[in-house]
Amino acid sequence: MSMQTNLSLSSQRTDNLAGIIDVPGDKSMSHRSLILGSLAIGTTKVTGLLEGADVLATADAMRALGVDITRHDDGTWVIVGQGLHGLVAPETALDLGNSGTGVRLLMGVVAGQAITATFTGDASLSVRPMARITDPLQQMGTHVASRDGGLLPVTITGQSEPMAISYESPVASAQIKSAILLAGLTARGDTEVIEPHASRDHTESMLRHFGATVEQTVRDDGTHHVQLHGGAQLIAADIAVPRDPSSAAFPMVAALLTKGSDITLPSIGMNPLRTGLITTLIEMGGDISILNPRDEGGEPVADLRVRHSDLHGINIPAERAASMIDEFPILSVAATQAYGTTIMNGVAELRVKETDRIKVMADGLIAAGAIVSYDDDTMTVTGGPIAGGMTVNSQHDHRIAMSFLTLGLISNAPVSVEGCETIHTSFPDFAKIMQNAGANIAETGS
Ligand SMILES: O=C(O)C1=C[C@@H](OP(=O)(O)O)[C@@H](O)[C@H](O)C1
Ligand SMILES: C=C(OP(=O)(O)O)C(=O)O
Repeated sequence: MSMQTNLSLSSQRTDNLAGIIDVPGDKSMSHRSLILGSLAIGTTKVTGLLEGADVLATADAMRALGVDITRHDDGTWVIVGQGLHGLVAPETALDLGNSGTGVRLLMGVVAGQAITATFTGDASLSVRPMARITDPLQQMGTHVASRDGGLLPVTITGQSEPMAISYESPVASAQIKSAILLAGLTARGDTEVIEPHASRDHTESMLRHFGATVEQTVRDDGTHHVQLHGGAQLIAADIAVPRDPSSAAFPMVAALLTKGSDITLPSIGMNPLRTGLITTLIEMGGDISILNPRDEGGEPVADLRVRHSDLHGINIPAERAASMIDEFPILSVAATQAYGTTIMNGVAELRVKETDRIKVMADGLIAAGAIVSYDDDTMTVTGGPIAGGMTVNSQHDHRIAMSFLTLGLISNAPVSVEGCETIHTSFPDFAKIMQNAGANIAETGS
Protein backbone atom coordinates (compact mmCIF):
# COMPACT_ATOMS: atom_id res chain seq x y z
CA MET A 1 0.00 0.00 0.00
CA SER A 2 1.44 3.40 -0.95
CA MET A 3 1.37 6.19 1.56
CA GLN A 4 2.03 9.88 1.07
CA THR A 5 5.25 11.00 2.76
CA ASN A 6 5.94 14.39 4.37
CA LEU A 7 2.29 15.34 4.65
CA SER A 8 1.84 18.65 6.50
CA LEU A 9 -1.61 19.67 7.69
CA SER A 10 -2.78 22.77 9.47
CA SER A 11 -5.90 23.45 11.48
CA GLN A 12 -7.65 26.62 12.55
CA ARG A 13 -10.46 27.91 14.69
CA THR A 14 -13.70 26.02 14.16
CA ASP A 15 -17.23 26.21 15.56
CA ASN A 16 -20.26 23.95 15.18
CA LEU A 17 -18.86 20.49 14.46
CA ALA A 18 -21.93 18.48 13.52
CA GLY A 19 -23.20 15.18 12.20
CA ILE A 20 -22.48 11.49 12.46
CA ILE A 21 -18.79 10.63 12.55
CA ASP A 22 -17.82 7.04 11.68
CA VAL A 23 -14.39 6.27 13.14
CA PRO A 24 -12.56 3.13 11.94
CA GLY A 25 -12.27 -0.28 13.61
CA ASP A 26 -10.43 -0.91 16.84
CA LYS A 27 -6.68 -1.26 16.31
CA SER A 28 -6.06 -3.62 19.24
CA MET A 29 -8.83 -5.98 18.19
CA SER A 30 -7.84 -5.83 14.52
CA HIS A 31 -4.29 -7.03 15.24
CA ARG A 32 -5.61 -9.79 17.48
CA SER A 33 -8.24 -11.01 15.02
CA LEU A 34 -5.58 -11.48 12.33
CA ILE A 35 -3.23 -13.24 14.75
CA LEU A 36 -5.73 -15.55 16.47
CA GLY A 37 -7.49 -16.29 13.17
CA SER A 38 -4.11 -17.42 11.82
CA LEU A 39 -3.53 -19.78 14.78
CA ALA A 40 -7.03 -21.30 14.70
CA ILE A 41 -8.28 -24.37 12.89
CA GLY A 42 -10.67 -23.32 10.12
CA THR A 43 -11.53 -20.08 8.37
CA THR A 44 -12.19 -16.85 10.27
CA LYS A 45 -14.08 -13.92 8.73
CA VAL A 46 -13.45 -10.47 10.18
CA THR A 47 -15.66 -7.44 9.55
CA GLY A 48 -14.88 -3.89 10.60
CA LEU A 49 -11.10 -4.48 10.52
CA LEU A 50 -9.03 -1.28 10.77
CA GLU A 51 -7.24 -0.94 7.42
CA GLY A 52 -4.50 1.26 8.85
CA ALA A 53 -0.78 0.80 8.31
CA ASP A 54 -0.14 -0.89 11.69
CA VAL A 55 -2.74 -3.58 11.10
CA LEU A 56 -1.78 -4.06 7.46
CA ALA A 57 1.81 -4.66 8.63
CA THR A 58 0.54 -7.42 10.94
CA ALA A 59 -1.43 -8.94 8.04
CA ASP A 60 1.71 -8.92 5.88
CA ALA A 61 3.77 -10.49 8.68
CA MET A 62 1.20 -13.28 9.13
CA ARG A 63 1.29 -13.90 5.38
CA ALA A 64 5.11 -14.13 5.56
CA LEU A 65 4.59 -16.74 8.32
CA GLY A 66 2.59 -18.83 5.82
CA VAL A 67 -1.00 -17.75 6.44
CA ASP A 68 -3.47 -17.13 3.62
CA ILE A 69 -5.17 -13.77 4.37
CA THR A 70 -7.38 -12.03 1.81
CA ARG A 71 -9.62 -8.98 1.71
CA HIS A 72 -12.93 -9.37 -0.11
CA ASP A 73 -14.47 -6.49 -2.06
CA ASP A 74 -17.15 -6.00 0.62
CA GLY A 75 -14.41 -5.25 3.18
CA THR A 76 -14.53 -8.65 4.91
CA TRP A 77 -11.14 -10.15 5.72
CA VAL A 78 -10.79 -13.93 5.43
CA ILE A 79 -8.05 -15.80 7.30
CA VAL A 80 -7.33 -19.46 6.64
CA GLY A 81 -6.06 -20.65 10.02
CA GLN A 82 -2.96 -22.86 10.19
CA GLY A 83 -3.57 -24.28 13.66
CA LEU A 84 -1.29 -23.74 16.63
CA HIS A 85 1.76 -25.42 15.08
CA GLY A 86 1.33 -24.52 11.43
CA LEU A 87 3.41 -21.36 10.90
CA VAL A 88 6.55 -21.41 8.70
CA ALA A 89 9.79 -19.46 9.06
CA PRO A 90 9.65 -16.22 7.06
CA GLU A 91 12.16 -15.79 4.24
CA THR A 92 12.95 -12.18 5.16
CA ALA A 93 12.72 -10.01 8.27
CA LEU A 94 9.23 -9.13 9.49
CA ASP A 95 8.91 -5.33 9.28
CA LEU A 96 6.18 -4.13 11.64
CA GLY A 97 6.64 -0.48 10.71
CA ASN A 98 5.42 1.82 13.50
CA SER A 99 3.50 -0.81 15.45
CA GLY A 100 4.44 -1.74 19.02
CA THR A 101 1.41 -4.02 19.28
CA GLY A 102 2.23 -5.84 16.04
CA VAL A 103 5.88 -6.47 16.80
CA ARG A 104 5.40 -7.45 20.44
CA LEU A 105 2.45 -9.79 19.95
CA LEU A 106 4.16 -11.48 17.02
CA MET A 107 7.31 -12.07 19.07
CA GLY A 108 5.06 -14.03 21.43
CA VAL A 109 3.57 -15.99 18.53
CA VAL A 110 6.98 -16.92 17.11
CA ALA A 111 8.20 -17.94 20.61
CA GLY A 112 5.58 -20.71 20.52
CA GLN A 113 6.69 -22.13 17.13
CA ALA A 114 9.79 -24.12 16.17
CA ILE A 115 10.92 -21.34 13.81
CA THR A 116 13.27 -18.34 13.70
CA ALA A 117 12.15 -14.84 12.70
CA THR A 118 13.81 -11.43 12.74
CA PHE A 119 11.73 -8.36 13.58
CA THR A 120 12.38 -4.81 12.37
CA GLY A 121 10.48 -1.52 12.41
CA ASP A 122 10.62 2.18 11.59
CA ALA A 123 12.75 4.85 13.32
CA SER A 124 10.24 5.17 16.19
CA LEU A 125 9.76 1.44 16.81
CA SER A 126 13.53 0.89 16.64
CA VAL A 127 14.07 2.87 19.84
CA ARG A 128 11.14 1.42 21.82
CA PRO A 129 11.99 -1.11 24.57
CA MET A 130 11.66 -4.77 23.60
CA ALA A 131 13.35 -6.39 26.64
CA ARG A 132 10.02 -6.11 28.45
CA ILE A 133 8.83 -8.79 25.99
CA THR A 134 11.99 -10.77 25.34
CA ASP A 135 12.86 -11.19 29.06
CA PRO A 136 9.71 -13.21 29.89
CA LEU A 137 9.95 -15.04 26.55
CA GLN A 138 13.50 -16.06 27.47
CA GLN A 139 12.15 -17.43 30.75
CA MET A 140 9.89 -19.61 28.59
CA GLY A 141 12.98 -20.98 26.82
CA THR A 142 12.98 -18.72 23.74
CA HIS A 143 16.35 -17.84 22.20
CA VAL A 144 16.64 -14.08 21.67
CA ALA A 145 19.24 -11.90 19.94
CA SER A 146 18.77 -8.14 19.93
CA ARG A 147 20.62 -4.89 19.43
CA ASP A 148 22.26 -3.46 22.56
CA GLY A 149 19.69 -2.24 25.07
CA GLY A 150 17.11 -4.79 23.91
CA LEU A 151 16.21 -2.80 20.77
CA LEU A 152 15.15 -3.92 17.29
CA PRO A 153 16.21 -5.72 15.19
CA VAL A 154 15.34 -8.70 17.40
CA THR A 155 15.69 -12.33 16.29
CA ILE A 156 13.50 -14.87 18.04
CA THR A 157 13.97 -18.64 17.86
CA GLY A 158 10.92 -20.28 19.34
CA GLN A 159 10.01 -23.79 20.34
CA SER A 160 7.04 -26.03 19.61
CA GLU A 161 6.50 -26.43 23.35
CA PRO A 162 7.73 -23.47 25.41
CA MET A 163 7.85 -23.62 29.19
CA ALA A 164 4.70 -22.46 30.97
CA ILE A 165 5.58 -19.64 33.38
CA SER A 166 3.98 -17.37 35.92
CA TYR A 167 5.20 -13.83 35.17
CA GLU A 168 4.77 -10.78 37.36
CA SER A 169 4.89 -7.79 35.04
CA PRO A 170 6.29 -4.55 36.49
CA VAL A 171 3.84 -2.52 34.36
CA ALA A 172 0.20 -2.87 33.33
CA SER A 173 0.78 -3.59 29.64
CA ALA A 174 -1.53 -5.52 27.34
CA GLN A 175 1.36 -5.99 24.93
CA ILE A 176 3.51 -7.76 27.54
CA LYS A 177 0.55 -9.83 28.78
CA SER A 178 -0.54 -10.77 25.26
CA ALA A 179 2.94 -11.79 24.08
CA ILE A 180 3.27 -14.19 27.02
CA LEU A 181 -0.25 -15.61 26.57
CA LEU A 182 0.32 -16.13 22.84
CA ALA A 183 3.59 -18.00 23.52
CA GLY A 184 1.73 -19.93 26.23
CA LEU A 185 -0.77 -21.27 23.69
CA THR A 186 1.64 -24.07 22.76
CA ALA A 187 3.12 -24.53 26.26
CA ARG A 188 2.31 -27.57 28.35
CA GLY A 189 0.51 -26.46 31.51
CA ASP A 190 -0.91 -23.12 32.56
CA THR A 191 0.61 -19.74 31.75
CA GLU A 192 -0.01 -16.93 34.20
CA VAL A 193 0.54 -13.16 33.96
CA ILE A 194 0.17 -10.86 36.96
CA GLU A 195 -0.20 -7.10 36.39
CA PRO A 196 -0.20 -4.23 38.91
CA HIS A 197 -3.52 -3.01 37.37
CA ALA A 198 -5.69 -4.54 34.69
CA SER A 199 -4.67 -3.59 31.15
CA ARG A 200 -7.02 -4.03 28.15
CA ASP A 201 -8.24 -7.62 27.96
CA HIS A 202 -9.02 -8.11 24.26
CA THR A 203 -6.57 -11.02 23.99
CA GLU A 204 -8.27 -12.84 26.86
CA SER A 205 -11.79 -12.24 25.43
CA MET A 206 -10.81 -13.24 21.92
CA LEU A 207 -8.97 -16.36 23.10
CA ARG A 208 -12.19 -17.41 24.83
CA HIS A 209 -14.14 -16.62 21.66
CA PHE A 210 -11.83 -19.11 19.88
CA GLY A 211 -12.44 -21.78 22.54
CA ALA A 212 -9.47 -21.38 24.93
CA THR A 213 -9.90 -21.35 28.70
CA VAL A 214 -8.69 -18.09 30.26
CA GLU A 215 -9.38 -16.98 33.82
CA GLN A 216 -9.09 -13.39 35.11
CA THR A 217 -9.17 -12.41 38.78
CA VAL A 218 -8.53 -9.16 40.61
CA ARG A 219 -7.01 -9.62 44.09
CA ASP A 220 -7.67 -7.42 47.11
CA ASP A 221 -4.33 -5.63 46.56
CA GLY A 222 -5.55 -4.56 43.11
CA THR A 223 -3.25 -6.90 41.16
CA HIS A 224 -4.75 -8.53 38.10
CA HIS A 225 -4.12 -12.24 37.46
CA VAL A 226 -4.68 -13.96 34.12
CA GLN A 227 -4.33 -17.70 33.59
CA LEU A 228 -4.37 -19.49 30.26
CA HIS A 229 -4.85 -23.26 30.33
CA GLY A 230 -2.37 -24.88 27.94
CA GLY A 231 -3.11 -27.70 25.53
CA ALA A 232 -6.25 -26.30 23.89
CA GLN A 233 -6.84 -25.87 20.16
CA LEU A 234 -8.23 -22.61 18.81
CA ILE A 235 -11.30 -23.04 16.63
CA ALA A 236 -12.06 -20.42 13.95
CA ALA A 237 -14.79 -17.96 14.92
CA ASP A 238 -16.00 -14.87 13.05
CA ILE A 239 -15.26 -11.46 14.52
CA ALA A 240 -17.04 -8.10 14.23
CA VAL A 241 -14.52 -5.43 15.26
CA PRO A 242 -16.13 -2.46 17.07
CA ARG A 243 -15.09 1.11 16.24
CA ASP A 244 -11.99 2.30 18.08
CA PRO A 245 -12.58 4.37 21.27
CA SER A 246 -8.99 5.64 20.98
CA SER A 247 -9.79 7.11 17.55
CA ALA A 248 -13.19 8.40 18.72
CA ALA A 249 -11.26 10.38 21.36
CA PHE A 250 -10.19 13.01 18.80
CA PRO A 251 -13.61 14.06 17.43
CA MET A 252 -15.00 13.65 20.97
CA VAL A 253 -12.59 16.22 22.42
CA ALA A 254 -12.89 18.43 19.32
CA ALA A 255 -16.70 18.59 19.81
CA LEU A 256 -16.44 19.27 23.55
CA LEU A 257 -14.07 22.19 22.95
CA THR A 258 -15.64 23.91 19.93
CA LYS A 259 -18.66 26.19 20.39
CA GLY A 260 -22.05 24.95 19.18
CA SER A 261 -20.81 21.44 18.41
CA ASP A 262 -23.10 18.41 18.54
CA ILE A 263 -21.84 15.14 17.05
CA THR A 264 -22.72 11.46 17.25
CA LEU A 265 -20.16 8.66 17.16
CA PRO A 266 -21.92 5.35 16.42
CA SER A 267 -20.89 1.85 17.56
CA ILE A 268 -17.86 2.75 19.69
CA GLY A 269 -16.17 -0.06 21.64
CA MET A 270 -17.03 0.37 25.33
CA ASN A 271 -14.83 -2.29 26.92
CA PRO A 272 -14.48 -0.94 30.50
CA LEU A 273 -10.70 -1.28 30.24
CA ARG A 274 -10.75 1.26 27.38
CA THR A 275 -13.22 3.89 28.63
CA GLY A 276 -11.05 5.87 31.08
CA LEU A 277 -11.15 8.96 28.84
CA ILE A 278 -14.95 8.98 28.67
CA THR A 279 -15.16 8.67 32.48
CA THR A 280 -12.62 11.47 32.84
CA LEU A 281 -14.28 13.87 30.39
CA ILE A 282 -17.68 13.33 32.03
CA GLU A 283 -16.10 14.07 35.44
CA MET A 284 -14.66 17.25 33.90
CA GLY A 285 -18.18 18.36 32.96
CA GLY A 286 -18.29 17.00 29.41
CA ASP A 287 -21.75 16.51 27.90
CA ILE A 288 -21.34 12.94 26.62
CA SER A 289 -24.43 10.71 26.35
CA ILE A 290 -23.90 6.97 26.14
CA LEU A 291 -26.77 5.80 23.93
CA ASN A 292 -28.02 2.32 23.00
CA PRO A 293 -25.46 0.33 24.99
CA ARG A 294 -25.42 -3.18 23.53
CA ASP A 295 -23.26 -6.20 22.86
CA GLU A 296 -21.83 -6.69 19.35
CA GLY A 297 -19.69 -9.74 18.62
CA GLY A 298 -18.95 -10.31 22.32
CA GLU A 299 -17.76 -6.73 23.07
CA PRO A 300 -19.85 -3.91 24.58
CA VAL A 301 -20.52 -1.00 22.19
CA ALA A 302 -22.59 2.20 22.37
CA ASP A 303 -23.35 5.33 20.36
CA LEU A 304 -21.88 8.50 21.86
CA ARG A 305 -23.50 11.92 21.52
CA VAL A 306 -21.05 14.71 22.37
CA ARG A 307 -21.89 18.41 22.72
CA HIS A 308 -19.81 21.50 23.40
CA SER A 309 -19.23 21.87 27.15
CA ASP A 310 -17.50 24.03 29.72
CA LEU A 311 -14.91 21.74 31.32
CA HIS A 312 -13.17 21.99 34.67
CA GLY A 313 -9.86 20.44 35.76
CA ILE A 314 -9.71 17.25 37.87
CA ASN A 315 -7.12 15.00 39.51
CA ILE A 316 -7.04 11.71 37.55
CA PRO A 317 -6.06 8.69 39.66
CA ALA A 318 -3.06 6.58 38.62
CA GLU A 319 -5.22 3.41 38.70
CA ARG A 320 -7.18 4.76 35.73
CA ALA A 321 -4.12 5.36 33.53
CA ALA A 322 -4.09 1.93 31.83
CA SER A 323 -7.71 2.34 30.69
CA MET A 324 -6.89 5.56 28.82
CA ILE A 325 -3.19 5.16 28.12
CA ASP A 326 -3.36 6.26 24.46
CA GLU A 327 -5.74 9.10 25.24
CA PHE A 328 -3.50 11.31 27.42
CA PRO A 329 -2.16 13.38 24.49
CA ILE A 330 -5.68 14.43 23.45
CA LEU A 331 -6.77 14.77 27.09
CA SER A 332 -3.92 17.24 27.63
CA VAL A 333 -5.42 19.30 24.78
CA ALA A 334 -8.85 19.17 26.47
CA ALA A 335 -7.22 20.23 29.75
CA THR A 336 -5.94 23.47 28.17
CA GLN A 337 -9.61 24.49 27.84
CA ALA A 338 -10.72 23.37 31.31
CA TYR A 339 -11.21 25.85 34.13
CA GLY A 340 -8.47 25.19 36.71
CA THR A 341 -5.85 22.47 36.75
CA THR A 342 -5.91 18.88 35.49
CA ILE A 343 -3.42 16.45 37.02
CA MET A 344 -2.66 13.20 35.18
CA ASN A 345 -1.06 10.65 37.50
CA GLY A 346 0.67 7.35 36.68
CA VAL A 347 1.57 8.31 33.12
CA ALA A 348 5.23 7.15 32.99
CA GLU A 349 4.40 4.61 30.24
CA LEU A 350 3.73 7.54 27.89
CA ARG A 351 7.49 8.01 27.69
CA VAL A 352 7.96 4.73 25.74
CA LYS A 353 5.23 5.07 23.13
CA GLU A 354 5.85 6.16 19.52
CA THR A 355 7.49 9.23 21.13
CA ASP A 356 8.00 10.41 24.68
CA ARG A 357 4.41 11.64 24.72
CA ILE A 358 4.76 13.60 27.98
CA LYS A 359 7.66 15.66 26.67
CA VAL A 360 6.46 16.06 23.09
CA MET A 361 2.96 17.16 24.18
CA ALA A 362 4.33 19.48 26.88
CA ASP A 363 6.83 21.12 24.51
CA GLY A 364 4.20 21.71 21.81
CA LEU A 365 1.51 22.90 24.23
CA ILE A 366 3.94 25.32 25.88
CA ALA A 367 4.95 26.61 22.43
CA ALA A 368 1.22 27.21 21.79
CA GLY A 369 0.91 29.25 24.99
CA ALA A 370 -0.43 26.60 27.42
CA ILE A 371 0.57 26.21 31.07
CA VAL A 372 2.08 22.73 31.48
CA SER A 373 4.49 21.04 33.88
CA TYR A 374 5.54 17.43 34.30
CA ASP A 375 7.80 14.98 36.04
CA ASP A 376 8.55 11.30 35.42
CA ASP A 377 5.07 10.02 36.18
CA THR A 378 2.76 13.07 36.24
CA MET A 379 1.62 15.75 33.83
CA THR A 380 -0.23 18.90 34.91
CA VAL A 381 -2.10 21.32 32.64
CA THR A 382 -3.81 24.56 33.70
CA GLY A 383 -6.51 25.95 31.45
CA GLY A 384 -6.12 29.23 29.56
CA PRO A 385 -6.16 30.77 26.10
CA ILE A 386 -4.11 29.13 23.34
CA ALA A 387 -2.20 31.43 21.01
CA GLY A 388 -1.20 28.73 18.50
CA GLY A 389 0.64 30.03 15.46
CA MET A 390 3.37 27.38 15.72
CA THR A 391 4.52 24.31 13.78
CA VAL A 392 5.12 20.95 15.45
CA ASN A 393 6.48 17.71 14.04
CA SER A 394 4.65 14.44 14.71
CA GLN A 395 7.95 12.56 15.17
CA HIS A 396 6.28 9.44 13.69
CA ASP A 397 3.52 9.57 16.32
CA HIS A 398 -0.06 9.51 15.00
CA ARG A 399 -1.58 10.54 18.34
CA ILE A 400 0.73 13.58 18.60
CA ALA A 401 -0.28 14.64 15.07
CA MET A 402 -4.04 14.30 15.70
CA SER A 403 -3.79 15.98 19.12
CA PHE A 404 -2.11 19.11 17.76
CA LEU A 405 -4.51 19.31 14.81
CA THR A 406 -7.32 19.27 17.39
CA LEU A 407 -5.57 22.01 19.38
CA GLY A 408 -5.57 24.21 16.26
CA LEU A 409 -9.39 24.12 16.24
CA ILE A 410 -9.46 26.27 19.41
CA SER A 411 -6.22 28.28 18.91
CA ASN A 412 -6.14 31.99 18.11
CA ALA A 413 -3.74 31.39 15.20
CA PRO A 414 -3.47 28.19 13.10
CA VAL A 415 -1.42 25.19 14.18
CA SER A 416 0.68 23.36 11.58
CA VAL A 417 1.73 19.74 11.96
CA GLU A 418 4.51 18.15 9.90
CA GLY A 419 4.70 14.39 9.41
CA CYS A 420 0.93 13.80 9.29
CA GLU A 421 1.34 10.71 7.09
CA THR A 422 1.79 8.82 10.37
CA ILE A 423 -1.94 9.30 11.08
CA HIS A 424 -2.42 6.46 8.58
CA THR A 425 -1.25 3.96 11.22
CA SER A 426 -4.50 4.15 13.21
CA PHE A 427 -7.02 6.58 11.59
CA PRO A 428 -6.39 6.75 7.83
CA ASP A 429 -9.25 9.17 6.95
CA PHE A 430 -8.92 11.42 10.01
CA ALA A 431 -8.54 14.71 8.11
CA LYS A 432 -11.35 13.97 5.63
CA ILE A 433 -13.77 12.78 8.33
CA MET A 434 -13.08 15.83 10.49
CA GLN A 435 -13.43 18.17 7.48
CA ASN A 436 -16.82 16.59 6.69
CA ALA A 437 -17.95 17.38 10.24
CA GLY A 438 -16.94 21.02 9.69
CA ALA A 439 -13.36 21.14 11.00
CA ASN A 440 -10.97 23.66 9.43
CA ILE A 441 -8.16 21.24 8.61
CA ALA A 442 -6.27 21.57 5.33
CA GLU A 443 -3.03 20.57 3.70
CA THR A 444 -0.41 23.20 4.50
CA GLY A 445 -0.01 25.51 1.55
CA SER A 446 -3.38 24.58 0.02
O1 LIG B 1 -2.19 -4.33 23.35
C1 LIG B 1 -2.55 -3.35 22.67
O2 LIG B 1 -3.27 -3.47 21.66
C2 LIG B 1 -2.09 -2.01 23.07
C3 LIG B 1 -1.61 -1.82 24.33
C4 LIG B 1 -1.12 -0.52 24.83
O3 LIG B 1 0.29 -0.60 24.95
P1 LIG B 1 1.03 -1.21 26.27
O4 LIG B 1 0.75 -2.63 26.32
O5 LIG B 1 2.49 -0.94 26.02
O6 LIG B 1 0.49 -0.42 27.42
C5 LIG B 1 -1.48 0.63 23.92
O7 LIG B 1 -0.70 1.74 24.22
C6 LIG B 1 -1.34 0.27 22.47
O8 LIG B 1 -1.76 1.33 21.65
C7 LIG B 1 -2.18 -0.91 22.11
C1 LIG C 1 1.00 3.21 21.49
C2 LIG C 1 0.28 2.94 20.42
O1 LIG C 1 0.41 1.88 19.57
P1 LIG C 1 1.55 0.77 19.47
O2 LIG C 1 2.14 0.54 20.84
O3 LIG C 1 0.88 -0.43 18.91
O4 LIG C 1 2.58 1.31 18.51
C3 LIG C 1 -0.88 3.81 20.06
O5 LIG C 1 -1.63 3.43 19.15
O6 LIG C 1 -1.07 4.89 20.66
